[in-house]
Amino acid sequence: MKLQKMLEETGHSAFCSEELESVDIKGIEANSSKTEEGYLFVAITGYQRDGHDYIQDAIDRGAAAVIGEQNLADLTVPYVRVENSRDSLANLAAHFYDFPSAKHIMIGITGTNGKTTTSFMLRHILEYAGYSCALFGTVHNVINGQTYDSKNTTPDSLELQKLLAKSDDDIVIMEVSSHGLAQKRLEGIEYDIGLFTNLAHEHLDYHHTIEEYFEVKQLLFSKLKEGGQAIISTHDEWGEKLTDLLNQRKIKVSTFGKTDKDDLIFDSKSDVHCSDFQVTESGKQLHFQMTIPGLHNIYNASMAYLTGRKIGIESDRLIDAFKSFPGIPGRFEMYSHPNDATAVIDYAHTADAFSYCLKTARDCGAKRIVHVFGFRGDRDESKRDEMMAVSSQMTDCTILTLDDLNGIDQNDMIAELEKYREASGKAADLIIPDRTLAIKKAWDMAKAGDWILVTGKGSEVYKDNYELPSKSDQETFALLIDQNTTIAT
Ligand SMILES: CC(=O)N[C@H]1[C@@H](OP(=O)(O)OP(=O)(O)OC[C@H]2O[C@@H](n3ccc(=O)[nH]c3=O)[C@H](O)[C@@H]2O)O[C@H](CO)[C@@H](O)[C@@H]1O[C@H](C)C(=O)N[C@@H](C)C(=O)N[C@H](CCC(=O)O)C(=O)O
Ligand SMILES: Nc1ncnc2c1ncn2[C@@H]1O[C@H](COP(=O)(O)OP(=O)(O)OP(=O)(O)O)[C@@H](O)[C@H]1O
Repeated sequence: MKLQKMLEETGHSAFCSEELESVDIKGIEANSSKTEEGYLFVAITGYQRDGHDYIQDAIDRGAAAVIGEQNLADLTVPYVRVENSRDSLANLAAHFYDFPSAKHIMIGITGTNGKTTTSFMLRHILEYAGYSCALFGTVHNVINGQTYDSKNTTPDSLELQKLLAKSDDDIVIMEVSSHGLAQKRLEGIEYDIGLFTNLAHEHLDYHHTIEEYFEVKQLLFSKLKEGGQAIISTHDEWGEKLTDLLNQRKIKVSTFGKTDKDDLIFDSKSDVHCSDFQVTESGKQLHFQMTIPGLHNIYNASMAYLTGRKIGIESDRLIDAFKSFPGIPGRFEMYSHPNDATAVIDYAHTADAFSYCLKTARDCGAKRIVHVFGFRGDRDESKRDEMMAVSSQMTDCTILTLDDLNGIDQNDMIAELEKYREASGKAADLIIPDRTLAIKKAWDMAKAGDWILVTGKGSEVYKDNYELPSKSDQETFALLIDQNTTIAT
């Protein structure tokens, strides 16, 4: 593909020059080590490394031209200097792969919590109604029914466009992270429907203030197609604020909330502790039977339902679909404990998510709650006070343990855990640094009616090694269940 034409058609006309006229591009890369003969190499100024330092490597591997942000001369191949390499990369990739997002119904889901859950629910109910769906998110990506590992919640623009080009699916459901929006991974994509679940304290190491975080999240809605629609949960002030903003911009908004102004109204009196709930749509009461518990999952299901309705699926069919929802890996994943206790693995890693999960356990009848969690290294430290406060208030015993260290010294993290245990002042609280032993302790303590909640990792594999031969919280539970079975037989 002619580089000159690609530049002209992606708003880069100002950068065209005679020397580019003959350049034919066979592929695009932002990683020098993957660059092949005839490729365009785009140098990204990263957080760890600077792609400009790898330009010579890319040329040595056959790059036919280079794009970057620095003022560089004397390269042996044509060089185009742009304002923002990530932005240019995304737009050029969309062009190179022939704007694949335009060939699907595109649904983007943003918000602090509930993106993965809502996307899994949505995929299930849409497939039940006969649509094929691609899925992009934290757990994995699914294209044409085939599952691919996911490195980021929102893949980088190049991978995203490549995968979109592969997809023959009718609908693409995509989790849209604030990092993805801030890093321009989604440029060149337009959405038919955008969802906003909620906003809570998270990622303030990256976005600095909650207001800045909100500003980035709402960028999804500037990517709606002409006539595109927004679906917003107004259960928090940020959902209300976003609704006002989009109304001012004359974007069509449907809301899920608690008041008569909302399109789907949640009847908060309905029985939320197990899995049945009621909502009202256009004056009609609808009764849902869910397969997973929790008020947060009622919110997620309602958002997925509203989306299904916007696509034009009958209400009864959608409600029916929820009855066979198989759940989500690592999200309120429940296990039976041999002592008639219940054990749960959940991905909660914000104070807000803690409170929803712990309340669900209490509402489901937990006599005693033992909560095992840690703080992730090299991630927002400012949320730790609130996480500890919620755990202390809502549980009978908190066992502080390690989560991924991400390069942080283990002893420093243990000292941090000590600080939080002292501040909580609860005699029952413990620190057991080895995550597998912490889970085992909770397991061994459990009596009839108790609930053990292990949060933070969900279905992710451990990045560090622990005492028990296990690679994830799921495997640790499997080992403990196995150990009980072996002792019993
Ligand atoms: C902090 C952050 O967001 N980093 C993201 C960023 O990487 P980076 O800019 O740090 O990359 P870098 O390592 O400095 O490299 C810079 C450039 O040099 C190039 N390079 C490097 C080495 C070499 O030999 N040759 C070469 O060309 C690299 O290919 C790259 O283009 O751009 C990459 C490509 O898009 C992302 O994969 C990467 O996500 C990292 C892995 C990450 O962990 N990000 C997290 C914080 C994140 O994005 N999370 C959100 C979800 C958050 C949530 O809601 O929970 C997500 O969407 O996943
Ligand atoms: N609607 C919700 N409101 C508040 N908390 C929720 C909601 N849905 C899920 N949670 C909690 O947040 C955790 C993460 O949920 P989920 O994976 O669906 O969200 P996410 O937005 O994809 O998260 P991440 O961006 O961290 O991958 C769940 O395990 C649960 O504890």
